[in-house]
Amino acid sequence: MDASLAGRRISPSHGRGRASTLPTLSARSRIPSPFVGARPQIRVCVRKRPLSKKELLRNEKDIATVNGPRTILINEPKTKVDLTKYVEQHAFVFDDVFDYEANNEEVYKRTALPLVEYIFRGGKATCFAYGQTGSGKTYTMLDDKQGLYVLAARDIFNLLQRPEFNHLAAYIGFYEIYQGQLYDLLNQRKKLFAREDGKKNVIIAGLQEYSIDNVDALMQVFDYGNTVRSTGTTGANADSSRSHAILQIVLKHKKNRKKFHGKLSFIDLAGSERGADRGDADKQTRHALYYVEMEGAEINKSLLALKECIRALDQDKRHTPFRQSKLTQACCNINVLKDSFVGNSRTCMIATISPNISNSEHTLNTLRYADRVKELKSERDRADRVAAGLELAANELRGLTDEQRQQYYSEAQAKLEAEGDYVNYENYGVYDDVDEGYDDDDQVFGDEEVSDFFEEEFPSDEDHDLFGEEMPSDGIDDDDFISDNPGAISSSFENDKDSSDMMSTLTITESPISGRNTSTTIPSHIQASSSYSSSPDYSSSAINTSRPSDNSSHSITHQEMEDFLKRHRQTLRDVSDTGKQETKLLANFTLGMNSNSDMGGTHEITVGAFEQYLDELDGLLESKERVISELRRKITQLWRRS
Ligand SMILES: Nc1ncnc2c1ncn2[C@@H]1O[C@H](COP(=O)(O)OP(=O)(O)OP(=O)(O)O)[C@@H](O)[C@H]1O
Repeated sequence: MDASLAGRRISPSHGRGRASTLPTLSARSRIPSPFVGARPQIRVCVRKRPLSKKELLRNEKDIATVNGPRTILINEPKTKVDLTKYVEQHAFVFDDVFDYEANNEEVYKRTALPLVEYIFRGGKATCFAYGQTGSGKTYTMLDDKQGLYVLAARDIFNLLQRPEFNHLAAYIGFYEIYQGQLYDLLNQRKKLFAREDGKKNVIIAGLQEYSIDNVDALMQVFDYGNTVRSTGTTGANADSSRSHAILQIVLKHKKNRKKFHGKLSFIDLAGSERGADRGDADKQTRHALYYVEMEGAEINKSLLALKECIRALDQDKRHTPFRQSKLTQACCNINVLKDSFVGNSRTCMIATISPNISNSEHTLNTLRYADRVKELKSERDRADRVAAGLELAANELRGLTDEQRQQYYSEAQAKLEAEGDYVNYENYGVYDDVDEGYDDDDQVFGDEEVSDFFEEEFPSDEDHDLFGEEMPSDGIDDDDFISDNPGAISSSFENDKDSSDMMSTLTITESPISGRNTSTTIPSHIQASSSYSSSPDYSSSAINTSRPSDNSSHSITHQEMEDFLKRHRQTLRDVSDTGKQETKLLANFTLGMNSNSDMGGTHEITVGAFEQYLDELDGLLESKERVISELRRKITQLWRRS
């Protein structure tokens, strides 16, 4: 990108408003697959998060300006040798740039949605987030309410209900790569190994996969996995991911589970800067430092290898360097993600950035990394530069008089000519219209064979109803969860797998009213030992919840059951949130205590901190007790009603 184009007056950007610009899926010629054109295999997007409360309190400046749908400018504060301060502006162009106001739904439409379409056509796809700790990777990918995986799963489950996909089922696996080893997050962190099958598909041997057909069940499984994921506290993020987590949704034939149809993997990478800047919390003990250093080195190695893989993929190299690290070469020289990076696979990278001034260095590193991943052949590179020039110019030209425009145009041309990179803006019609970043020749899936279902059955995007009439208005609202239909919950037990871990499983059957069909099999160990159900024993509570001998529960209305289930879900969330805070509190105090003793601090300091810890813990336990008591009170009321 020609930085010279960037140093001009910049119009503020107010979100993207992309939803209404997406063409309808109903017409084959306009399906909005961004994975089109000359280089459809990989897309690199950037997402800027808002300033956090802490950053705002510190009066930190936002140094990242989104300038149009594809360009981001970073205003890096610098100091000259004579101590004068100045700002150096860096401009980057990507396939998509999302401003802080863009919500996950908008990001989803431009990143993961095309991948969902692609896997139903039999492809393999990967969506991953890369960025500094605290920049929003987990929020984007794996947030338990609106992460891209939830939005993708919502659409996948809806598509699976269509007659043309009735023969397929979705299987979920969730594992992490931690210090070079694979661990199954849905099976007590069992160590896993990767191998290749006869058809060169990568198999994660021993990975527990669960047949799931609705978002509620997926979130339950995911929450369980997340509780066992390796996280820690860094200076930048109190709930930082120490591992790369991979959630995969595999489409297989119902009648023959060995028959693979498509696969979508979501990767939440560990913070990209780990090893270089670990923040204060990590520095508190020598042990922790050593540990983090080792960990950081491993993470950086695997990120580097991942980048090389993507670049190789993008440059159509025959040989993709899969053998560099555990991320791309999990156990015994076989690549975990290989099948997402070869052949006709699709990959979308979302580089997440923090906009505050104190993170400018990390932000620039992330963007440079993303830029390198995106390194394209010269023609495309030039096209990007032209597009960037057009965007910047169009933004600048808005509101100018004709005379001022002409002046700007001449200056820009002179500058480009001087740099040997002449671009004739007039030929690109920059004055007429601002391109939203879509190629004119955006064709549905290029000239590939397209299944009929994508041709006509998708309603207009304006309705936010991409997948047809049965699509709930918001697939993750409480009201859409199947367990809101208590009349439909049965507790029949079945064996989904021959593993001993799966001896007892609970089947939740959908109510016909919900429009969802079939059944979902969630292993009982996940249900029983999830964070939700592992709350402390409150049996000493004054509330008596023992059930009266009378068993006339039929007098409880359907509405009451629904209300109770909603309340139960809310309680689970509250208890889970409190549990996370407890974990942080405990970790912080432990680290502080060790650090104090390492640094020769007095016992009084430790006691003071301990008292504060007790105080905070007491508050957390009290709030946990309160929400549980409320739920138990409700149970008692229901018993009395019956
Ligand atoms: N786009 C966004 N909008 C609002 N809040 C956000 C956004 N992105 C991130 N956040 C908030 O910023 C904080 C850090 O985000 P997150 O945990 O996703 O970072 P991360 O990149 O996954 O960090 P790590 O690598 O340490 O796990 C969280 O509190 C999250 O809710």
